[in-house]
Amino acid sequence: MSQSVHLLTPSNLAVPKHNISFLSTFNRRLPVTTTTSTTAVYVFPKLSIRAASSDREPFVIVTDNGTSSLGLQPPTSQPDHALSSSIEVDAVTEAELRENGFRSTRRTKLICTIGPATSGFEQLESLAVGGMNVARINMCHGTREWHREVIQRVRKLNEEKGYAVAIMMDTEGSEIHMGDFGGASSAKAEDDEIWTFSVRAFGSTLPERTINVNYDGFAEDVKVGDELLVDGGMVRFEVVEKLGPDVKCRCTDPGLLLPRANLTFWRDGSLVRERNAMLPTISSKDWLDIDFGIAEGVDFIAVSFVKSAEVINHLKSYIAARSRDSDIAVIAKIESIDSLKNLEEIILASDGAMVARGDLGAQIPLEQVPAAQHRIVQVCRQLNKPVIVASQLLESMIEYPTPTRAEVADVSEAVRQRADALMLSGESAMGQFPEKSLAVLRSVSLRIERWWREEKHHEAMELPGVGSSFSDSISEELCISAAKMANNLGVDALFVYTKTGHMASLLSRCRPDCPIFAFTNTTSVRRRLNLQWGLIPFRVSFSDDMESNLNKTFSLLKARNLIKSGDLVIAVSDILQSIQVMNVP
Ligand SMILES: Nc1ncnc2c1ncn2[C@@H]1O[C@H](COP(=O)(O)OP(=O)(O)OP(=O)(O)O)[C@@H](O)[C@H]1O
Ligand SMILES: CC(=O)C(=O)O
Ligand SMILES: [K+]
Ligand SMILES: [Mg+2]
Repeated sequence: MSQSVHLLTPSNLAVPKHNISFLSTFNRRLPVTTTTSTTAVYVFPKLSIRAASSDREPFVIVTDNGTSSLGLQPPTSQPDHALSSSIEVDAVTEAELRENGFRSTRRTKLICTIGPATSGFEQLESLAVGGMNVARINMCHGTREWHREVIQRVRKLNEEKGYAVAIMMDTEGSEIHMGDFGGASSAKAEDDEIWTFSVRAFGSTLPERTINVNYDGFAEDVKVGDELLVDGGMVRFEVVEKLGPDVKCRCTDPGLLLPRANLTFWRDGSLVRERNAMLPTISSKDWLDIDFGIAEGVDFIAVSFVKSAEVINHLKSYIAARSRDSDIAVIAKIESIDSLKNLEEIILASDGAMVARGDLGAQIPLEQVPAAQHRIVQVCRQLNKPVIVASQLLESMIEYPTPTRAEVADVSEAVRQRADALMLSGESAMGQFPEKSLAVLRSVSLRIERWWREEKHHEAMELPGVGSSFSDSISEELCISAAKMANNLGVDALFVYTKTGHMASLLSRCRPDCPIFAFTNTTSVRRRLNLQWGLIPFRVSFSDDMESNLNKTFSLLKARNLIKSGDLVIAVSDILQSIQVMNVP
């Protein structure tokens, strides 16, 4: 359906150069049908805007002072009285912007698992300064009290020092795993040693070379000759004898045993899933942890061993009913065969996904993990959900201060795939070089992102429509056009004004060359945007009047030396569905 659109040209049609490409983002210049002294009427062939919103006038305005906009005029424009005069941005990003300018800010987000090596206030601060966007607490380990203290320290850092570190709580799940070692932080299994895996309840002291298993059916389900894999094969055993609740195993691949490491058993080359396949994704202990997470106001809950979309939907409605403003995002951890089978429906139901390569590599052959990673990253991108690549990115840095070349190549590949975020596990939780590990992720990300831009590897990826309403589809088209324009015009930054964060995620999905300044009016949305590629989240209050929002933002950012006169900016918003191109006055 064609649509008449007014192109207002106050003096004449001498349109600045960037507006030509603005028009061509819709593949053609719009043909003039009639003109008056101040108004040209164009036929707009692609979007039937009027059909979407009968009470709003569609318009394209091109003025000769260098600004242009496309969109729907708001029914009424509201006065500016509600605006407060402050703007909040994470102190580390602010320093980075000032020092390096827009272009060289990091686009890939970084997550650190917090453990004994990093739970202190000063250690947490070092990670924040080093670029940690999200702190992850893993409910497999430690007590709720311990995790509460970590959360409180992070919140305190945010409040007192101006960081915006978000918190992700990762559930334990009810897969089979080993117990603790009664105080010891690890144990070494050597070749040919016989170890006992037992479902017996021991007191606080375990007999030598004995490991507790959390799953009661373990001793019944395994058979002599089965292969037992710790952490997906980091250490291997062969089952040699069953004695009631005790299973004797011979170590065939030596290595370090870590508390609560995951256990899988294999028979004739395939993973055995006996009754343990019926274990619930969210155990009763997990529900208590989730209540704790809701009470503590975590920003993300990552669900381990998701098998289907159902559990995600269930958790989301639970959160919606319990949490005050129900703004906890649910991340599906893809780490099982079932989660790969039901990948699309799981990701569609979730607010994001994690490629949890540790356990995934224990369930599918290792050589299949890279292809699975590639597919998960791609599906997330297509469905507009943030994706995290996790586990063993810099595993050797648990012990050594420099990564292997292979690890650097692995990190580079995840950045090149344009994943939203990279995650440290043991490297930051219990390793000897948490800050150095983070610094490696940071410098490799920056370098690969720059290489990508310099080589002009513009996106070839097809981005299918994800909107569920016509208005959503307009937002999507606007973001795709704005990102394309930003690349073609080489603008300094994209600005997006978004209440829910949705419009910012649509822009991030396009992976534009320039950074995206995302302005939102709530602190929790701002923290959540921390997980998404290329977004620099700001909290600022804004009104329905885009003109005044822009002026306000420009002056606040200029006052803090974050932008300067002449910078070229493209702004989009979900308040007034529009694209505006302008130089900072
Ligand atoms: N809160 C904690 N307290 C003690 N040790 C921890 C804690 N968090 C993590 N760790 C240590 O760091 C290691 C790596 O952490 P990570 O979060 O990857 O756990 P994981 O056991 O591999 O489980 P998952 O599959 O959930 O990631 C753990 O094996 C454990 O030794
Ligand atoms: C992160 C995680 O749970 C895994 O890799 O298994
Ligand atoms: K976990
Ligand atoms: Mg796991």
